[in-house]
Amino acid sequence: MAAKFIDISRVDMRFGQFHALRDINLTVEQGEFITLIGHSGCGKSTLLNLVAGLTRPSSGVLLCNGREITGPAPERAVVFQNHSLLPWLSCFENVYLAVERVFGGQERRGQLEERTWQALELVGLAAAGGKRPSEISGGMKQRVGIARALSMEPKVLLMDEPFGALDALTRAHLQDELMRIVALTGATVVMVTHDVDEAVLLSDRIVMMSNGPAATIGDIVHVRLQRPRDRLALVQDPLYLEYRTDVLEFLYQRQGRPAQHVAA
Ligand SMILES: Nc1ncnc2c1ncn2[C@@H]1O[C@H](COP(=O)(O)OP(=O)(O)OP(=O)(O)O)[C@@H](O)[C@H]1O
Repeated sequence: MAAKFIDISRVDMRFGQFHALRDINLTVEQGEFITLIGHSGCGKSTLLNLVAGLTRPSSGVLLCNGREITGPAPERAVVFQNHSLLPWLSCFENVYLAVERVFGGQERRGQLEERTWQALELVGLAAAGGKRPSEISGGMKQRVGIARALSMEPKVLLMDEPFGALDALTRAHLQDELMRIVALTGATVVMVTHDVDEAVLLSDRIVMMSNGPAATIGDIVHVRLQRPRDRLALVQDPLYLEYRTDVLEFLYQRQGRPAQHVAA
């Protein structure tokens, strides 16, 4: 049986009087790709931030690889929607900074640089290493953010709407690239998305959250589509359409709310 990498047990999250998350129970296996989907404000980012260790739960326990999550760590690298690159550094330097923080204690500069180039190569950006963030496109910035996260050799990649700010074509391209990288590295991924097609295309399981306050996991869809997945072939696949319908029904019938923030 695959190892449990993340184990979330009876987690509740309150912000003062506001009860954001209630009784969250979820395990993620090694190499699994999980997406969190739900209406705006239901607590997807809150849950991801708990796994990242950026916040602590009001009650309940989160484990990563058998150890309690008590703060951020390179084993759980985060990619945010707005890349968060340092504008005064080159793409190379932005990635190098993370590599140095994680491996600087035990490796020499040459090895650290090698790791940095490898991460940039993985996302197809080795040629842009010398450029500043202001000199590259939004999609490229997101790829640098992904390279930076992967360069830390995380056990889990946590992504909060990483492609949310990109146009549809760039988004599709990066989804394909992410699938390739995940296949290559065997990474475990937890990703927040509003996009139903993105969720079905990428996921092994789609975790669907109920509306807040006191949101919880409403249902989980197991996506049993073969990998590698091809977006063009999938739109004709009845199973793909079935999964898509399952998620849409959950969002609009069982958790009915106007279609303001979920892209279908
Ligand atoms: N630090 C905080 N203090 C108080 N309330 C908070 C805090 N962080 C989140 N919340 C509240 O918790 C709820 C869940 O927020 P969260 O950002 O996790 O939702 P989300 O599902 O990620 O939303 P979106 O899809 O719009 O990004 C919201 O009602 C939000 O206002």
